[in-house]
Amino acid sequence: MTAIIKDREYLDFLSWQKKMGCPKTKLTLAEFSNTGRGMMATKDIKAGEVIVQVPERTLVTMKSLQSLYGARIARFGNKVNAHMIIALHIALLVQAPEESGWLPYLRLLPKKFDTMPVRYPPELFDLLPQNVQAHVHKQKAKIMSDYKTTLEFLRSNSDLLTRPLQYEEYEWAWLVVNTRCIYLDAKKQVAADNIALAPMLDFLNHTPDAKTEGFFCTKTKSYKIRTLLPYKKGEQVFINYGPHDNCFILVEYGFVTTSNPYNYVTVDNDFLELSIPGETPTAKKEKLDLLDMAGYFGDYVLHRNDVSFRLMTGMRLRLINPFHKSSVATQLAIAQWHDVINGELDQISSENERMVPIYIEKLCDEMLAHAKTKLNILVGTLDYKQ
Ligand SMILES: C[S@@+](CC[C@H](N)C(=O)[O-])C[C@H]1O[C@@H](n2cnc3c(N)ncnc32)[C@H](O)[C@@H]1O
Repeated sequence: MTAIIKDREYLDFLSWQKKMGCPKTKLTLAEFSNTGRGMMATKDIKAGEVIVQVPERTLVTMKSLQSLYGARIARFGNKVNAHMIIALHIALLVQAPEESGWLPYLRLLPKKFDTMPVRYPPELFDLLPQNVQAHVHKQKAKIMSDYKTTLEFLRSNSDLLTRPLQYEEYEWAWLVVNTRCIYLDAKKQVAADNIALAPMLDFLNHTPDAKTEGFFCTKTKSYKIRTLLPYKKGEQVFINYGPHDNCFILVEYGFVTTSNPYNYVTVDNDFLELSIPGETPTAKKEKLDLLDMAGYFGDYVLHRNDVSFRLMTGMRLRLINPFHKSSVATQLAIAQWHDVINGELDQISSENERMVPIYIEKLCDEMLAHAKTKLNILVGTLDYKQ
């Protein structure tokens, strides 16, 4: 079920947009059962049509904020980047929204970011895969470090503040930028001066299937998005945030998509914990050292239809059993393992090659069992909370 959103706040936003020179679109805000709030086509849209046009004056970029902060940033020694300045700007607008001139837009921003793992309570965070936890730790450290630099910036610019800037306020604004900014030049996926908050465009949700083109039109002085796919009236219109796997999308945007061709699963910990009959702890350690020395330790992934060469390489070595480094048979097998890596041999032995998919399947079974246990804990926690 899709529910069109036509409340006072959205109507005010549309009037604000009209005043700012945004042309009418074939899109309207709606609540979708599968993705939450997004944009719905109000009429059929043809492939090649421009779906959104955001005038330069409503783009929030380093350039648009230059007159407000440029001299202050230079005095501060250019230690702040575009993400930090746009986040600070949004946080400052929210401190005095009535006077900001941006109230209709600010009122439509998410009130909270509970689906972002950085905001998860510990019991939920603990259930995330380890590589995701590591990514979240990095993000948390980045927000904290940006907050500290911003406070330092504000110490010599306290006239900007209505009241002291709390961490929670800054984190919210930082996440607004992280989840809603676009790259003006999609080929240059680095923040620098390239990121922008683009009201209206930022109501579009992501699907990996969407095909769009974004470009700045010098004639109309606006940023435009053209769809290369057609949409029928009533359908949700999407853009594509980039070729990201689900772990990345979860940490950076707070959701996952079920059919994501870019998805892959990192199995490093499961590979390390995999028990192989007959493999002694010493043999295992020597194999891991060998993998490290050959540059093949970690970063083992499973793609939808493919096992990474690194994982195959790790598994081939783990499956050399028995493994006594001083024995001639083991030394020969290690030499053959190197030859397989270099492409000089197809396999160490037919038996070793036969066992590789069997143990990869075992690894998958163990991961699945592990995931089911975590899911049961999660369901149990939810039942307990209800
Ligand atoms: C640029 S905003 C898109 C508009 C947003 N849904 C809103 O209501 O303002 C990006 C955020 O939308 C949500 N989102 C985007 N694509 C999604 C999808 N396919 N499924 C679920 N949520 C999605 C995520 O919360 C993400 O952080």
